[in-house]
Amino acid sequence: QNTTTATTSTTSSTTITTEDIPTATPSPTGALTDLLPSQAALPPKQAWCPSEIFCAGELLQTVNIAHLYPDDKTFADKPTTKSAQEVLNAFRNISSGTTYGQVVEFLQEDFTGEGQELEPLTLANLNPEPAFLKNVTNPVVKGFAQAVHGIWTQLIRGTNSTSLCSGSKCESSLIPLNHTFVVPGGRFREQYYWDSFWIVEGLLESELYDIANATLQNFMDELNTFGFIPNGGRIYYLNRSQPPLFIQVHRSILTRALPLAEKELTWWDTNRSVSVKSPFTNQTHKVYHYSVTNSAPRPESYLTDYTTANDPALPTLNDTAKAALYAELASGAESGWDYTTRWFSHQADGTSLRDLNVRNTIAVDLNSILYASHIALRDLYNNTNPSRQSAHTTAANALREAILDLNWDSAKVRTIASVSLVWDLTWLALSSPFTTSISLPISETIYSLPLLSTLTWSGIYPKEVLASKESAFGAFSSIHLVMNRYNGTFPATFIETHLQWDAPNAWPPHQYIALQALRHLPANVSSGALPTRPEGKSTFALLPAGQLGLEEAKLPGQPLTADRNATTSGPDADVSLLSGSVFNGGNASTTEEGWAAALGRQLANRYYASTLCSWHATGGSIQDILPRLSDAELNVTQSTSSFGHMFEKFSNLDIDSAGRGGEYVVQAGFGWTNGVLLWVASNYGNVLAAPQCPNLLEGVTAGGSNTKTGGGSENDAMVVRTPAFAVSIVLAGMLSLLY
Ligand SMILES: OC[C@H]1O[C@H](O[C@H]2O[C@H](CO)[C@@H](O)[C@H](O)[C@H]2O)[C@H](O)[C@@H](O)[C@@H]1O
Repeated sequence: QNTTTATTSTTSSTTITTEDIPTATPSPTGALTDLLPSQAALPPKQAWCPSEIFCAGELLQTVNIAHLYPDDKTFADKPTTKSAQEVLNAFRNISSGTTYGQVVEFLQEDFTGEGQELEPLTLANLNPEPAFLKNVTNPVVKGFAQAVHGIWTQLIRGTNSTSLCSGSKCESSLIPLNHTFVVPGGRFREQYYWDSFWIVEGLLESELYDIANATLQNFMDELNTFGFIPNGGRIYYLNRSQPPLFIQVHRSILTRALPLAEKELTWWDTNRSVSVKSPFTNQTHKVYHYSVTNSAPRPESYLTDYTTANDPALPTLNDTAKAALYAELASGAESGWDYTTRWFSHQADGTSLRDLNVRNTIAVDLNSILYASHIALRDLYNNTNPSRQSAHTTAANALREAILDLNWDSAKVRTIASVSLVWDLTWLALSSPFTTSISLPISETIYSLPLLSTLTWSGIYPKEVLASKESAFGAFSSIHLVMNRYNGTFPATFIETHLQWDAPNAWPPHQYIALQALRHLPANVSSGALPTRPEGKSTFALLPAGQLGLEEAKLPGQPLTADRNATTSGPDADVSLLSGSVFNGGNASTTEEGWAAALGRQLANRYYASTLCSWHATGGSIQDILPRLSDAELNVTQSTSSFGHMFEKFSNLDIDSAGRGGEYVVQAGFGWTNGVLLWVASNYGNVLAAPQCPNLLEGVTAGGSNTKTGGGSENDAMVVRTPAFAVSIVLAGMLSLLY
């Protein structure tokens, strides 16, 4: 990796330092004199993405086929050093009979470092002692919150006007923003839509009100310019949005935001609504789906998508089928859950991304968020505009009715994650957007507690949840199961796949949503102690029958040692259950604690433990409170030169490693992880305890390789440290450009 030279200047409120933005060096997979492999036909030009350099076209495909960078997004984020015309002319000179060497030379001559159009801004006005820290009692917990609060300084960005491509000087994929913003980190060099919801939650705790406001001002500028908020701040995201959470964070900037919030809802209504007929009630509902118009590989994941479509080991796809697949891949990205078994057509086996069925799926989370948006707008009008208030009330009621009809399983007290519009792949022949009513055979259900949580967080409480304490607990009982059965925090689903939004991955936004859902349960159903498991059984027995759609023995196993998992049933399956609480579940509050508060405390502590222990295991330390691990220990995670990673996702199987899987290596930084952590510290500070992190040296073999961690557990809740852990840490370290 090369590093750019540093330049520093100071403004009234910020010190601007443009340094340490590393640039990936091309690393060809073939000899420089070798010809590139032959290519499939080009996909059609995408009208929404006209750049001949960064959007689907000959140049992008050729550079990707050369596969010079491990991550497809690297090239898509590199500004040119010359005018677009000069770059295209240079490319035309090499484009027939191209060798790897020619592409390497072309990139070195005509492109600069990825992300150079952005500049890191160092905050000069960060309050080292924000008020929320007073809520945190334990010194280790407090010290960590303070350290994470300080990480904002490394994630603040502005558009670098000096190296911005203006006029015809050069070309870049960046959507320039007028205001400061916070990036997730690593390969995510630009502002992201739904990530920013949790980033703003954290910024508010950190009293960085101006940055929170600036983030939202950028979104409002985008709504003005594009009519919607793109997935992220690059032109290759201009055909899709992300879960629409803008309306939930804008209350402080009402005057400008209200008409723009209306504009955003209109965009979803015009572009993402579909009329469906319920197979249960025969009622026709207007609902929303993720559905992107796209018939080419995503530029930021070009080679990945191209390979999915052209994989010689799979049946050949014709152009129509390829176009449909590319639309599915982009729609999955719009959902924020890219990717998960939840989006698969369960007609097929659901093992390849070719089986995605996103556009035909009624996603309960999207519809719940839009319900909450209508409610928020209804309230925000505050009697100033009765006709808009009434329109939003009507829309919210209709959506609530649709969700409860289509996505709620009253018998098993669960949400139906995804309802398929059709069972087979006839969607290939359907036009988009759908205009007709389609009967809804119900797909196999994928249980996901984050989705039930989104439903109730959005303010929709099915009557079965509110019927009694027992039934409300039943709805959330899988949190109880996870706290007792696994060492880590709450996974997206219980289905283990290679996809990043499935088990074992546990995501910060989901922990926040589940905690919010528990906090907002009405007092009459959330009081009373946590139920105890029946004699001789595990906590699985407390779940409503059939709720997970999986037998107990099919749940992911919790590793105990290198070659042994915990038992799959019976009391011993609850490896983290201690007498009266769970391991790393925090301090029970001294006052009477209801079951929902107890689960909230445990989940908050487990999230805290996951972030703190993985940060500590990768070099994090707190002066005078938490010493840095020894080099021998850090060697186990190959972090001797790191200072602590905040990962984008975690594992539900242990508390000191990142998640895994997906189409890019796990990233560190990380915006929403830090945002949720600060929110948890502020809201659970009095019940958070210092976690007992596993001993990294336990289980290290004579040859230096690690086999397990654990330690600190009173009940043998030790976890295997898989080689994937070390690999992901190393790659994260390499790619996390901020650390
Ligand atoms: O480049 C692949 C995909 O990466 C993004 O998705 C993932 O990261 C985002 C930023 O943290 C997050 O919002 C999303 O939920 C993750 O799955 C991007 O958003 C995708 O559009 C992109 O194709």
